[in-house]
Amino acid sequence: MATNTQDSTHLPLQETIVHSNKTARAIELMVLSLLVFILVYRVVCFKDQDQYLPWLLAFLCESWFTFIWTLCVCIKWNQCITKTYPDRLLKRVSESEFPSIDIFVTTADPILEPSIITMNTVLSLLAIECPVDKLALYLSDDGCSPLTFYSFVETTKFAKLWVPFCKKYNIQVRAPFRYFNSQSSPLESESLEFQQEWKSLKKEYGELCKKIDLAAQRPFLCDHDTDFGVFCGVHRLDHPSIIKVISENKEGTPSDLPHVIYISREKSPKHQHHYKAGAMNVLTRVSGVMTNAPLMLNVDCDMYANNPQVFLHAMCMVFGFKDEDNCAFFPISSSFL
Ligand SMILES: O=c1ccn([C@@H]2O[C@H](COP(=O)(O)OP(=O)(O)O[C@H]3O[C@H](CO)[C@@H](O)[C@H](O)[C@H]3O)[C@@H](O)[C@H]2O)c(=O)[nH]1
Ligand SMILES: [Mn+2]
Repeated sequence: MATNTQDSTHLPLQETIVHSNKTARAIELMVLSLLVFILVYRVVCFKDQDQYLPWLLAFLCESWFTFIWTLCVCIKWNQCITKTYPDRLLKRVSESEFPSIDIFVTTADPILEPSIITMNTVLSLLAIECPVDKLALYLSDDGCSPLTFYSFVETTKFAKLWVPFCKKYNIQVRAPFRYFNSQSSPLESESLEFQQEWKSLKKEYGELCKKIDLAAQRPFLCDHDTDFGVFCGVHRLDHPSIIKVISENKEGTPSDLPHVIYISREKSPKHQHHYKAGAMNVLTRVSGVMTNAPLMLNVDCDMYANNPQVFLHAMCMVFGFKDEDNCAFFPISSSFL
């Protein structure tokens, strides 16, 4: 990646901060020496016992406990966190030099993995802080479900309102179900314009939820003349591949959405489909032909982004260190609530 300013090149993009835990380590060493002392005592006094069996059992239990306890101490021994600096990254790299990113969201069943959850993941990723012309979002549907396709089309329409709103008011949580849950009404201190847009967006999101709910309750009519024609009579485990471009940003207009693409890979009972790994293989192949971005981000359908700068943070982990060319896979930390 090329650099713009001299000074900023010297500042690291990420820093490992080590926690000093000397007291905790001293206590743990003390406990360990006591445990070892008990084990030595059990061995030395073994011959003096009238009843060998209880002594032997106690020795085995205490040995096992010491082993597990030592493993736990090893895990906690070195404690550190990695701090990332997106602002330094933005100073180093201009928007036009940003690498493009293909985002992969996988879903397998619109009932077990409710569509609205998957759609919130999609919305949070479409609204991410990153040059729009560098992004493409692929949804892999292993359920080959017209409901998922319908929800995705409707969500893309809603995203055309939601994404500009998030960017205009710098909203932090960009998954609407979380955003509207945490705030039941717009803040009174905000401008009138914000309050009006907030209310209208909340109403639109409610409509989207209603449409998806209603669609889930009734069977899809088979109509070959519509976009849903390809789903007529297909079985989720036996069908040809379906690829549909739902929204394309040909001009790379910053106010538009990234490319949005639906994929349901070909399946046949004769071949193993290899679950998520199989879906990822197809996603890399299809995206290789369509957008071929050097960076790929994979999220499960229920992993919405809770920080609009998540890509910038991730890039700080990927770039800016000596060995960057030899690294290919980075797990980004998840929080489970
Ligand atoms: O045939 C399948 C089965 C699953 N999935 C998707 O794979 C993801 C993960 O599947 P899930 O059943 O939710 O697994 P979890 O145990 O919740 O997920 C953890 O474990 C998985 C298997 O190790 C990893 O792939 C995930 O990233 C990790 O979060 C979901 O988005 C699914 O929709 C498919 O695309 N096709
Ligand atoms: Mn899961």
